[in-house]
Amino acid sequence: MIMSILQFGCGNMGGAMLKGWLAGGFAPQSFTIVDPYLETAPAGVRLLGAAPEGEGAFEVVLLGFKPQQLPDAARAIAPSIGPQTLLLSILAGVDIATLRSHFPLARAIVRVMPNLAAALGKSPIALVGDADEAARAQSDALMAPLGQAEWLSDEDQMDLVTALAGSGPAFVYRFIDALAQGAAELGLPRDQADRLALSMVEGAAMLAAGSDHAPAELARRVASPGGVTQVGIDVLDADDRLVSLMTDTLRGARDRSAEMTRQAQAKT
Ligand SMILES: NC(=O)C1=CN([C@@H]2O[C@H](COP(=O)(O)OP(=O)(O)OC[C@H]3O[C@@H](n4cnc5c(N)ncnc54)[C@H](OP(=O)(O)O)[C@@H]3O)[C@@H](O)[C@H]2O)C=CC1
Ligand SMILES: O=C(O)[C@@H]1CCC=N1
Repeated sequence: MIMSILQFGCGNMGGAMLKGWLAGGFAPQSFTIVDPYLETAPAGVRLLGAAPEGEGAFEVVLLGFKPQQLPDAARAIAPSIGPQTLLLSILAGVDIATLRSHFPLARAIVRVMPNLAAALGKSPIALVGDADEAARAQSDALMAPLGQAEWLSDEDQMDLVTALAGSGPAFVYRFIDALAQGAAELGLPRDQADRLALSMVEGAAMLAAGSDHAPAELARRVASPGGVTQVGIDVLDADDRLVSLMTDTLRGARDRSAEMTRQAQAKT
């Protein structure tokens, strides 16, 4: 699949996607990266400090900078977007109507919500778009090397999905850190607690990903009746503590995404 892909912003998330695409066999020559911060790009990838001029529209344009940078960036990006362009946006809290108002010519606009595991081809990827069948198929093909793509039936779900799939790694990292902090509090050397907590989560996630059983059932299988694990699970379950904490965490992040959406709408 040879395409001209123009990517604006190659920081944490854009960089992870580029890594995933190159690892997945996409030709480096397909990519033009625009990023004022980046000093080098992977071999074969064209790197520009500002939007290309006089090159016309690209087949695929990816917006990968911070949502707040859109109003200033839009004018320079617009000439690269034409009636043949599939516009992909990973900007959290910027809806399709807002993107359409900045880029009215785009053939199709698809919001993409990945996470940093795209670099390993292990990201959940939520998609929602103003896109016909062909644009959806093209988006699916582009996402295939990055992880598991799922189309949302309603754009309103994007705020919650951003919290779950996009922000989610941060919550898991905090969980790992909290486990290690707890173990250190109870007497283990901190560096050893860090190593054990991380390798435990890595193995548990791999087992769950390869299992036919749901995570709740897998937890039941670890807990021997009258044994050690059940006492810990009872602490997590008391007053629905863990579920309440996760629900509040997602609610807060979801509501911030919705607030950012309103702020971006106000700046069109
Ligand atoms: N980080 C994550 O895990 C996830 C992030 N996202 C989304 O990804 C986007 C990027 O986030 P993240 O990678 O963390 O941010 P970063 O700040 O790491 O990367 C953004 C990059 O874009 C550059 N940039 C700024 N303005 C422009 C421009 N006009 N044209 C081209 N490049 C530009 C920035 O340069 P400079 O530093 O000079 O401004 C920076 O290098 C956000 O919209 C976020 O909502 C989505 C899912 C997960
Ligand atoms: O924190 C953020 O706004 C972005 C969206 C998901 C992950 N990072």
